[in-house]
Amino acid sequence: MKTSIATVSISGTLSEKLAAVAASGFDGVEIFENDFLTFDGSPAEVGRMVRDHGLEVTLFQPFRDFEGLPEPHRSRAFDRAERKFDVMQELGTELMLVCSSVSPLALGGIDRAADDLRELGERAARRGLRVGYEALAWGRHVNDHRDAWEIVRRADHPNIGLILDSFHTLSRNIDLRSIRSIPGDRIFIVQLADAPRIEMDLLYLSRHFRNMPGEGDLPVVDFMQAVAATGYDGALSLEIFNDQFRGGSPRAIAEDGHRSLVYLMDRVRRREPVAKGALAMPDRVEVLGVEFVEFTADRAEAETLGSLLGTMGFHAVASHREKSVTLWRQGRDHGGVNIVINTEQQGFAHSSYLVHGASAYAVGLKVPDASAAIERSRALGAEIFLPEANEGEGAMAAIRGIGGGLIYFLDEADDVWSREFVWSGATPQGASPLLAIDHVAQSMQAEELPSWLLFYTSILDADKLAEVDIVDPAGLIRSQVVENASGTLRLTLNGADNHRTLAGHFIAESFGSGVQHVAFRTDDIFAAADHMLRSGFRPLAISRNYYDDIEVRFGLEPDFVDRLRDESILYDRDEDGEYFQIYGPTYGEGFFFEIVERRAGYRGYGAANAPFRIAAQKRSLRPAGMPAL
Ligand SMILES: O=C(O)c1ccc(O)c(O)c1
Ligand SMILES: [Mg+2]
Repeated sequence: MKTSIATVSISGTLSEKLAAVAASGFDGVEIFENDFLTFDGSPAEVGRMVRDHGLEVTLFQPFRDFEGLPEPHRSRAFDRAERKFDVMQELGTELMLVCSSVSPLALGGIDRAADDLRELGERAARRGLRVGYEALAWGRHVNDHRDAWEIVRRADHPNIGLILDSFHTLSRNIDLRSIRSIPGDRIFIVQLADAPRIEMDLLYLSRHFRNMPGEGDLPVVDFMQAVAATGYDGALSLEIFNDQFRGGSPRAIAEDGHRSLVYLMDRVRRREPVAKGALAMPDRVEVLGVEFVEFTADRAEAETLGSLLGTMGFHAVASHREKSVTLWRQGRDHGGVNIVINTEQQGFAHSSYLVHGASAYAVGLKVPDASAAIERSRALGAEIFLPEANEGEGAMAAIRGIGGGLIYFLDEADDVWSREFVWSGATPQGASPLLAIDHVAQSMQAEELPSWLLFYTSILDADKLAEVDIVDPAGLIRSQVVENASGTLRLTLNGADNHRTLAGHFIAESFGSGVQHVAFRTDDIFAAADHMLRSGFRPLAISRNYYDDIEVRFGLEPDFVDRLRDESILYDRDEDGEYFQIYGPTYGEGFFFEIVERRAGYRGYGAANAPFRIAAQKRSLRPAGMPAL
């Protein structure tokens, strides 16, 4: 599989773009004409720059408003084409994209367009060049790849072929079976892009909101499966017009792009055996559970955190054999709830502390095969974090995740707690209110959201749900869930638009994205609340107005609502069941714990309650007399 990306997809100067594209593992670039026109150097210099980066020019594009013109416009269009052929020869590329005309002067007719392309093919052939024809979804006469293919077929010239672009085909819901019958060698290049499913003018959607395959809602895998069935084995080229990407980091966007192509072909390969050149890699990683969340803290903060954990039924049960690391646990010996506090003065945890302050910098996922998990992560371009040499046999490997934090993979069969920890001996007595880690919530800048969604869903066997907008008094939070079918992995990703929201404040004050809350699951919220209250837990106080509202909204019994109010429990319901939530006090710059109960298959996360809990948290974060965040 040859990978390519259009220069229009990323930000920066041409040389910054090329450096980012090359460093991210692409084989080639489409030179988008504007990137060349704005560059202060000759086409030959651009060609040399591309090749110096170890890349090839896969396509020169776009050439617009060519076909179907009456004279004298027709002759002028051919003159224009000849000038661009000069540029291409100097640049060192042999393929040009002609997109279907949007000109009001253009006349319709398949044969007229075919005749024009045949003549263009003749002229291209004289110079050893080729031309691909692409139907824009908003083309004046041609806006469907089936018509574009019919034109190419009738042009009947070896130097004229078809260009397919997933956006144009999928945004118009064109039947993908029509691709399977096209001979693969008549497709000159395939452009790939995804997009969100939003009702919008297609030109506007295409020019501003395209995103990487897997980041949007279009069935790009189905599209690519149909392409693979034709035997096509040319370049797969990303062409992503996206305002946020244009303002983003060239390297980060290019890396996401490369990951999206590798993952796309991994999915296609599993469905369509003829798919050529896809990288073989282990299956998406099945997550059996969140085995632990690890905090980094200094001694004093570790004490505060420990007391908070104590009020929720945790006990310090073990210490690491060599490091200043404590395991806090409740529940069964194997499969209880584990929180680790790391107060090492050196190593990664400490560096993380120096950057972010006290924070949940690592999450441990239990998986059937940790080395397969690392292998898949590596194939998808994740940064691998290998244990230091002195950590010995069996030390866990991790990958770098959001905000530079770690995601450890733990073999199902491995008991890290016996192997690496010294147990205090005294098994805590009494009931433990919490059963498991229900979900882990990570906050980030809104523009990072698509990138991390792709990261998680490509590596882990989990899928994203639809985006939910959560109203914070200071702005919008874009919230999106990544979860697996069995519910053993639930992540909520919250993208903040500005730093005055609770999530935005957290990111700004802790110098980067990270885990902002951890939710524990109980099977009896009222018993858990009583237990915790007796241990000194101080739940987040929720406004009385909220309880008046849910009483009528859900038709709840007044006695039941009184009980919820007395214990500061939030309530939600969906078609399946009920949900109960208690929030703890905020810690540090807005980190918090949550306790939830899911009754009868409730699958959500209480999004309807988020504005009330955010308002309450902001009240509690704000010292008396201080202005609102
Ligand atoms: O938006 C456009 O004009 C445009 C140009 C070239 C393409 O390949 C394309 O898909 C869109
Ligand atoms: Mg295109």
